[in-house]
Amino acid sequence: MYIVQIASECAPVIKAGGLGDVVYGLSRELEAQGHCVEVVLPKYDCMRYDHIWGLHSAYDDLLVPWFGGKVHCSVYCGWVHGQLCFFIEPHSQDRYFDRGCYYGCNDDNLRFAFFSRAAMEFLQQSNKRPDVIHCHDWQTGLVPVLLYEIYKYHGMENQRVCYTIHNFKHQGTAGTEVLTATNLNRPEYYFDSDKLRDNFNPFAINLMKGGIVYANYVNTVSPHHAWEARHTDISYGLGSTLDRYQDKFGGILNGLDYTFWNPECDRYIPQPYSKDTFEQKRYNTKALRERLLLRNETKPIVCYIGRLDDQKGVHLVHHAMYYSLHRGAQFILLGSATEAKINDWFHHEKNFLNNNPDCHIELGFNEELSHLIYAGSDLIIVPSNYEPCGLTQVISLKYGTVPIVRGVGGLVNTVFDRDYDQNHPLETRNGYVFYETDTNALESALGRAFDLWGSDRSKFEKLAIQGMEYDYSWHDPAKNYTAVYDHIRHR
Ligand SMILES: Nc1ncnc2c1ncn2[C@@H]1O[C@H](COP(=O)(O)OP(=O)(O)O[C@H]2O[C@H](CO)[C@@H](O)[C@H](O)[C@H]2O)[C@@H](O)[C@H]1O
Repeated sequence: MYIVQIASECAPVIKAGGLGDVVYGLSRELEAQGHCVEVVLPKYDCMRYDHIWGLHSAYDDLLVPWFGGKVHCSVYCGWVHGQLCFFIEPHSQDRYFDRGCYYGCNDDNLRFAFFSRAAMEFLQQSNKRPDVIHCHDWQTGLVPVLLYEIYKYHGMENQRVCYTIHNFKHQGTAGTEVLTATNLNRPEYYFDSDKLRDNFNPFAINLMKGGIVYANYVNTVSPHHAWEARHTDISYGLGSTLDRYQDKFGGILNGLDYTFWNPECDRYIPQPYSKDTFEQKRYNTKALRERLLLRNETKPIVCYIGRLDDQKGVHLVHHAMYYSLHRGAQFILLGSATEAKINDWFHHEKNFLNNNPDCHIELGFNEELSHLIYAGSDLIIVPSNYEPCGLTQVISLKYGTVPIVRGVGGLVNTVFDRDYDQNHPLETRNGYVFYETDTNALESALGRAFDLWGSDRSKFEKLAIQGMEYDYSWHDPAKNYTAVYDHIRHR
């Protein structure tokens, strides 16, 4: 099969979070299973050019219809760790992708509406006719709309779209200017509640809703979150739309790229190890302590890696830090906040705990350091308010770092409580789970982990090794996606 992914991220060249990991990992596995995959991305000024091989101009005359005129674009192509990617660079005064950031601009709606239109125009003009176009999140929600309202009539009548939602919170609500800009026009048509009209605001269109209505198949990134999206308020107003399209909606659990996330061959950690050489992990713990100037004592290291925002349960992250120190453990936090209030809060904590030899707070995005933290820590906390899938717990399992998670979304599908899980025998349980959002709930789960660590180290290590035995690679999820692609191709 020939698959084109259209996305706003692809790790490691463009990565703001888990979306980038998924686009890269899924593409590589689909290729390994014999399919042809290409990825179309914006050419941001701030992406990691050092991760692209052989970047060269591939198509120089792309004219993209925009606000009644045309924007001239160049398309570059290169290999990101073996994956063929195309990067679209517009030449216009708007400088949509020369902003020194991926997201967070006032005109993000227009930036990614432009990207969606440019990506479709690129496929059409360069005669690319994939069997399936796979697009992701609100940024590319317009892709199936453009396909079925415009490009279908210009030689793309056989293409089909799979649309994956990684986070329902950000939906891309916009005014009529997006319709005018993309030449979809006809607000009276698109502002219908069966089309793009936002379910809350009748004066706005919703790009994610457009993706759901027009795509041939829609999924979120775990079975449990697919259930939550339809039956709780976690889909931020899109529940009724998902209900309406329930026949084409499902949940496919993310995989993890084990060529990149693997303690046996991780280039960013000083000492490789596997479940059979688990004792070698402690050399990475030592290196981690040295790098972050933590005192070298026999204490468990608890870590948190991820965005610092409401989704991730920041108040519990904060509490876990002090509770761990109180219980005689060490704590490492690697995270970044986009919200000023949360950013200030953690900067304050960083200053306050600066001289504490048992705690390190690293604010910012640091891919290399994250690998060493996964490898060197004993425990990781993931106390999310909601979590469509979650990759940090899956990465930590592979690195023999025991996860303590809140039982929501994909965390439910991947972590099984050592003491209470009823569906898995003791020898296949892999972490600790709590359900409520209060600090007592977190303490009860983290406390049980500390108790086991303190009372019986060999049982604790056995639990960590049981986690390493899980296979959360892309092998099975990619098969699930190809089954979906096959299904929509033959409709
Ligand atoms: N400061 C930092 N420095 C270095 N690395 C950092 C970092 N902060 C985060 N990361 C890395 O970014 C990734 C984050 O993965 P998550 O699953 O938490 O994704 P996120 O919530 O962004 O994405 C959404 O999409 C993904 C993919 O579908 C879903 O798993 C998830 O539930 C959903 O919210 C991990 O690889 C992590 O190591």
